[in-house]
Amino acid sequence: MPSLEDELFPSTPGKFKIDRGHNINRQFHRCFASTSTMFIWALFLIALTASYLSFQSFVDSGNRYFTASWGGIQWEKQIRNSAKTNRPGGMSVLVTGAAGFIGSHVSLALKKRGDGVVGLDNFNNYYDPSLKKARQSLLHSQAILVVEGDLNDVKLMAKLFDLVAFTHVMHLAAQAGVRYAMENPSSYVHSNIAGLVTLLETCKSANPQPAIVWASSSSVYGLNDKVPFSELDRTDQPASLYAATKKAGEEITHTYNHIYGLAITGLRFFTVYGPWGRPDMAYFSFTRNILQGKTITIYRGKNKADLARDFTYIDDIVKGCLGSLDTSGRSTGSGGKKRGPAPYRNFNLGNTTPVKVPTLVNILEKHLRVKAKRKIVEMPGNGDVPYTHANISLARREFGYKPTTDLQTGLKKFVRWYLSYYGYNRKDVW
Ligand SMILES: O=C(O)[C@H]1O[C@H](OP(=O)(O)OP(=O)(O)OC[C@H]2O[C@@H](n3ccc(=O)[nH]c3=O)[C@H](O)[C@@H]2O)[C@H](O)[C@@H](O)[C@@H]1O
Repeated sequence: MPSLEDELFPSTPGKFKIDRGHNINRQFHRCFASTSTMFIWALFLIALTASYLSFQSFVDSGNRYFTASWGGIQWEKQIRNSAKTNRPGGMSVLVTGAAGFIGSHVSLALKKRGDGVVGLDNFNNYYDPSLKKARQSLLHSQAILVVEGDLNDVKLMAKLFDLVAFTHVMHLAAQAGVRYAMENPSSYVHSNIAGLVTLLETCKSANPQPAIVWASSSSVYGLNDKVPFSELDRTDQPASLYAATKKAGEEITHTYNHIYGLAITGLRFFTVYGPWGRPDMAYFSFTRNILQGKTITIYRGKNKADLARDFTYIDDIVKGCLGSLDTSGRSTGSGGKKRGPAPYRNFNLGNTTPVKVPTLVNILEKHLRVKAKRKIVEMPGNGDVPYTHANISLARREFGYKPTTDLQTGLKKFVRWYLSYYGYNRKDVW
């Protein structure tokens, strides 16, 4: 059996190896034979140590520079200003994923009604970060600061809560996308599990504790085929790792509610679409490809059944988010200790009118006035579910949630935004 040394320094066995040892021994004796050589060696070692130490301090100052990108007196002042409320009884909300699709819309709506908002976003490159930067600029123009940082940065999270006594956290940062989970599973664990726990740890220790409203997903219903989906239906058969991390999030938040008295509301969003949307989603990528004359791939389910989604317009979702924040109730703990039971809720936020994917394409064709090149393929086994449909009676009862935008109207607004954002002249299209 080879020794550890052999494994670490594999070499031809036998003669050559022994020779190497002899040579080293001989050189060693020759080198240290005289005092003057020893003196030179000592000088050499001192020089080596000194250069190592200066290299270390260079690395350290590099690290300081990295973390300092979110620190400083000026930065702290900006955070406090951004969090200031502008109405009696206003909230101070930390919005995670604020440069994202739903996060940017919710941040603007909160600010508009006089709440204080501090955004957090890691600006990852899951999709074009320039779109996230453009949303950040939009928020900035409304005096909302979006801090560039990751949920998993414990020090940053603690610092934000040191600076501001947030009354609420609107947690929308996540690794989204159902099918991408097969390509990059660890990104889902990083954001949707580890990041969520870091956030909850920070919130549980905060004094006062904020109430938390966060983005779960309609995908938690997985293989459930009882429609419309009600919050009472089973959610223990996820069809994708994405769905599994969202379901895990519901269980994890429950434990923090139970142990630490955090008020928690989970929102099961149903395929949200609209202006400033996510380029990875079907309505967005279909629009891009149709305009570029490229073929779009439309998935089809078993027995050639069309897939359908309860597509929900962003403005309706924003109303649902604000309604949830307004009715969230209070966390009861402080400094990590629970003082009494706190609310724990989960709501469907859908549109209640499922639309088949080919119908979505028909509507886009009409608004874009361009015929799509369609390729119909069997739905690959990549985490998709055939059908979603929300029962929203719980959200209606709790905070009057009532979606008002149908897919025709919502896609018209999306297309108008898309054309202007990407600089299409209407004449180029029509
Ligand atoms: O409701 C939700 O909870 C989820 O909604 C969307 O997921 P999904 O419904 O799969 O949305 P899209 O990726 O836009 O797909 C919509 C439909 O188009 C289909 N599709 C997608 C892509 C494609 O190239 N072709 C195609 O036919 C999908 O199979 C699906 O039926 C979001 O991407 C998730 O982040 C979110 O959590």
